[in-house]
Amino acid sequence: MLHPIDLTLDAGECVAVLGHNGSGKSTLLRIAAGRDTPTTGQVEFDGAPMDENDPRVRARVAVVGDTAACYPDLTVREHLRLVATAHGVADAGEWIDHVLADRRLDGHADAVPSALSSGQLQSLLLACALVRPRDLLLLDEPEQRLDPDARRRLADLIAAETADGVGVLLVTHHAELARRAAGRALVLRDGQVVADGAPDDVLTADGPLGGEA
Ligand SMILES: Nc1ncnc2c1ncn2[C@@H]1O[C@H](COP(=O)(O)OP(=O)(O)OP(=O)(O)O)[C@@H](O)[C@H]1O
Repeated sequence: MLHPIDLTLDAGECVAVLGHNGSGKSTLLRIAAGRDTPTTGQVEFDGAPMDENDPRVRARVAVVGDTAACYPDLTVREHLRLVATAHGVADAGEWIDHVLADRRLDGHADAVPSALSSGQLQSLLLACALVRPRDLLLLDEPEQRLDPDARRRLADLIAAETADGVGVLLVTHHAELARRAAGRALVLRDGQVVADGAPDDVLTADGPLGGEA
């Protein structure tokens, strides 16, 4: 259960949400995405209620969830082409090449998901969000299964997103990623915000995450 949370995410801002297993991070992200309905209160996107089925929301909000959802018989490049085409991106070929290289997937462009490592699969999920237009990016533990280099590039990616004016809600277990990528960090415990502030102030050794921060 989540207690009431009042959170505004501005364009170009990254807010990180941290907390122990079961503290409510993914629940918050699903509610923010319009995927789950809160029992009280509401979520608005650009002044209107958030609804994941709303075409305006689908066109402008990219979600990278915590479960891999892929087509087993489509290659990496075909996934990206499919997403770009569905979102009306014309002549996406060069951009897809760029995203493939950026996520270190260029050597696996013709591989199907079952031939990827778990980290490469996670990179594919991220890549799918990058080949489509977006004003809001919702990330649920995007660092999962990524090696340290890929995690650093994830932080760079989020910085590039915010520099482009994209709002990013980042659910993460990785305090260093939050420090590098986010301007604000919330810590949840039992569905309640127990800390909220600049990552360097919140994610300290004597903060709510203790030695994990
Ligand atoms: N589909 C569901 N139905 C009922 N309860 C759920 C469901 N999903 C999560 N919960 C419960 O809601 C609480 C918050 O879960 P949530 O997945 O948001 O935590 P989390 O902070 O994202 O955890 P983790 O770090 O393990 O991913 C937990 O007590 C969990 O058992």
